[in-house]
Amino acid sequence: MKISEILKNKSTISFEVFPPKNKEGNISSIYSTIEGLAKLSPDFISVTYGAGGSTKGKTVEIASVIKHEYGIESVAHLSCISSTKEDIKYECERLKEAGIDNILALRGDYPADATNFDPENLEFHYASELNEFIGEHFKGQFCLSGACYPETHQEADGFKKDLEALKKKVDAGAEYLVTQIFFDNDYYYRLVREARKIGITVPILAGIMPITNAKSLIRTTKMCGCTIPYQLSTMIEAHYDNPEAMKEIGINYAAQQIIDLITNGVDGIHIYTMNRAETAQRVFDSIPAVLKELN
Ligand SMILES: NC(=O)C1=CN([C@@H]2O[C@H](COP(=O)(O)OP(=O)(O)OC[C@H]3O[C@@H](n4cnc5c(N)ncnc54)[C@H](O)[C@@H]3O)[C@@H](O)[C@H]2O)C=CC1
Ligand SMILES: Nc1nc(=O)c2c([nH]1)NC[C@@H]1CN(c3ccc(C(=O)N[C@@H](CCC(=O)O)C(=O)O)cc3)CN21
Repeated sequence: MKISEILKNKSTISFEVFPPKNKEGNISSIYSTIEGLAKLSPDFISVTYGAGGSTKGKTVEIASVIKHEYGIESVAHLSCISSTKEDIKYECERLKEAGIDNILALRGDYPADATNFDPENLEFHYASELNEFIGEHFKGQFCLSGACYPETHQEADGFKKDLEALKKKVDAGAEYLVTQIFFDNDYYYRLVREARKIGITVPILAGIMPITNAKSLIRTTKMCGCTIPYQLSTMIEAHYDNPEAMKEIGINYAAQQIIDLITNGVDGIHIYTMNRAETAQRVFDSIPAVLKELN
């Protein structure tokens, strides 16, 4: 089922997982993650794209397991920055064969290992081009979605330019959007407000990451280009050496963000789980009645 159909009737709760990273390309650890997440009855689970290395190709397999073995709708991420048009055609054919209806169409990060990467000769430059290409070659077969940036994408020339690029992405076929990680809900409200003003009408799901340790938080915020509010940073500094306290802070902070977002009529909550089902479970256990009000 297309996520756009689900979003016509309700606000969604969804999770994101990634293909487990190991040299053997063994995905068995994902089963316990999915089992834990399934208990929380999400509307869908998305699976990130392994552009290279041992996780390449695992996205389709995991999205297929989520859909066919667990009966939960799934979304496959697809990034295009290192791909040729033939690669994308092949990936889409595989997704179709596996019965996957939903694609999060991304440009993707520049590869860390640039050996086979020639920035002068790319077949895709932006996610909007990927949407156009899939729309042209697989017309109506997938529900496409895209990423958006409450704090502005790092490479963009300001918030306004980034928003104009977002409009292009939606006009090229993205039927809903998922935000980059943010820790200050005001950035999300600004994005929604300004997007609506320029005619972006599609649902905008809020991407929330419950932090679990300080070191990975710092790496992740660098990668994602999001800021850490003063109040959160003081809590992290004070409890840096206490892993259990860090987890409690992360879980409570995410729960507070979600309560505020639901209070203000959010279109959906998308949790970046980092494959930690227990963390998502703890967030949900702390606000069951509020979560029921999302609809
Ligand atoms: N859930 C996920 O996996 C998420 C991944 N990301 C990552 O964020 C990065 C960017 O990906 P996308 O958002 O898909 O890229 P994008 O192609 O939409 O945007 C990339 C940059 O190009 C600009 N831009 C976009 N379209 C343009 C156009 N038509 N003309 C001129 N400028 C344009 C944007 O302002 C932005 O600075 C990737 O690294 C992606 O993997 C971001 C959020 C969520
Ligand atoms: N630029 C960008 N690229 C992405 O791949 C991406 C985003 N942004 N934003 C949304 C999600 C979040 N993603 C992430 C976030 C963190 C890590 C990561 O590996 N972080 C830590 C460890 C996290 C942990 O296990 O707690 C690290 O060590 O860097 C990976 C993908 C993938 N997505």
